Amino acid sequence: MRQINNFINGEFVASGIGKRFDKRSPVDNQVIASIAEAGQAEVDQAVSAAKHALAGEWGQLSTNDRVDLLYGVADEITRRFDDFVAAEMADTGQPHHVMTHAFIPRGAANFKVFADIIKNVPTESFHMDTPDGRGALNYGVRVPKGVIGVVAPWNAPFLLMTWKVGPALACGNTVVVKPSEETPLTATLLGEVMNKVGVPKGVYNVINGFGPDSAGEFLTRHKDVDAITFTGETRTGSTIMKAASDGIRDVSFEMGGKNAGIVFADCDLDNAVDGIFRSSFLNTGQVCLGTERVYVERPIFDRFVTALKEKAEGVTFGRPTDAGVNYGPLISQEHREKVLSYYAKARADGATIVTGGGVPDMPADLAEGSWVQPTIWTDLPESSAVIQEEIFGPCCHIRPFDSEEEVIELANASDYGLATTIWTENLTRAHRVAGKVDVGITWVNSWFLRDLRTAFGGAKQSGIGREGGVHSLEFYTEMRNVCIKM
Ligand SMILES: NC(=O)c1ccc[n+]([C@@H]2O[C@H](COP(=O)([O-])OP(=O)(O)OC[C@H]3O[C@@H](n4cnc5c(N)ncnc54)[C@H](O)[C@@H]3O)[C@@H](O)[C@H]2O)c1
Ligand SMILES: O=C/C=C/C=C(\O)C(=O)O
Repeated sequence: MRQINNFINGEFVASGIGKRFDKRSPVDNQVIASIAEAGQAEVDQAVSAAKHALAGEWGQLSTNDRVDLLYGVADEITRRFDDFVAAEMADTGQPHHVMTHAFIPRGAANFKVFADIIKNVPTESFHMDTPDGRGALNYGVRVPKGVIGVVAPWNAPFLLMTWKVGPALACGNTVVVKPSEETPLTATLLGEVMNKVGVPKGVYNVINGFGPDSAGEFLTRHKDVDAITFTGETRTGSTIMKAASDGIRDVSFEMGGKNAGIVFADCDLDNAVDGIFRSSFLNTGQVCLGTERVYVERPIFDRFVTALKEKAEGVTFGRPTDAGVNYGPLISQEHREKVLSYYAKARADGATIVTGGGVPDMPADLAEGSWVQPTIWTDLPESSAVIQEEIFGPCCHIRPFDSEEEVIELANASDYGLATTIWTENLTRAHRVAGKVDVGITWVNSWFLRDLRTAFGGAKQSGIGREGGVHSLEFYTEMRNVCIKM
């Protein structure tokens, strides 16, 4: 049984409150690790270590030396690639291919891309005229914000945690990371990497535990945390925002979505079906950018539904490393109950169940896992909770539409505004529609194609702020101005 401890000031630390919690495999619900729960004392120690590191060696490093260390972290992650793949498969139960091709490679990338940006990004300078004719020079200086609280989710734990830690460290901050209680393993492994590479103690810290009245809340309420970056459910973001306001801390929130896929009749149908299949069922539908609402132009509606049904029914369930497995379980029994409750709501609201809607028959050794069938519905009213609320599972509803104006209205009728995909061979129309959908990210004839230099974040209830490229610097640094009279 793996014993997972907190990582504070370069040391693995047990729970000061003597509490540990079990990590269960999503595949068969067996306990695979025992996790030390950080109490207030451990959170205080972690924040204090992060604060002292700022004043110590880390804070004195030149940008180039800091960047060299981050490149070292990326290289060590790559060297231990298989360890990170194994840890994340144990945590999430997701297939090997999903780890090796979608999620784990982003760990090293999230450090490299921001190491490169911080080395090359300009600041600003202005010359101003003055009445005496001698003028003045203004110049901007970026400085680290300080101790960053990182609160991460369970659906792509390593990708999403390093998506925050990479830029935070590149900008000279220190971090205290609170991974999800569901997926603690890769954040702990990264602690080993930090020590191996020689990142000064206290720069990277990990506290394990839960949200309310546990490590998450202790971190987001801590007076010495200078900013909070959070990825998770919208309602959790609302709670954290209240905590952050006690002490006035900046926040960056990447939250829920109820993303629309818009499929026009002139699309490349095979590409559109493949793209919607991936965006609805990758990671068992547990991707914030995924598609749970599909709108298909009427002339191809029946063909599209038939083709997506065939792909959904062709998945192979099983353990992450079993040959041919391309479909895993949900993260936990609790989340499975949530997803199944929406499967029941769909039936109650009169959905036509095109495929799925229940629990697959699994072999005895997997029967206790958090498995659900990939599911497709049609014929629901837009007012159904299935259409309005984030399910975060392997399911989507498909509805026909007859005009561009109609589908834009349908797509925008959501409290969320994270992502949209548009499938059409008419790029003039793609540009036009992309300009009218109220989301942070729109993909055309593609999905989850990520250039890490671009602005990433959600509108409406899907987020606050943008990260990615220089946008991350706006959150992870303070820009100061110096004015020199000539
Ligand atoms: N927009 C994005 O980029 C993005 C990316 C991934 C996931 N998500 C969203 O995340 C959600 C799934 O992740 P989840 O179930 O882990 O989300 P969650 O909100 O339940 O938990 C996220 C993290 O917040 C912590 N937390 C919970 N309550 C807290 C509190 N009161 N104070 C401090 N910390 C607290 C949890 O322990 C966990 O570490 C989905 O809604 C998904 O859409 C969004
Ligand atoms: O589940 C949501 C995945 C979000 C992905 C990113 O934040 C990213 O690609 O940077």
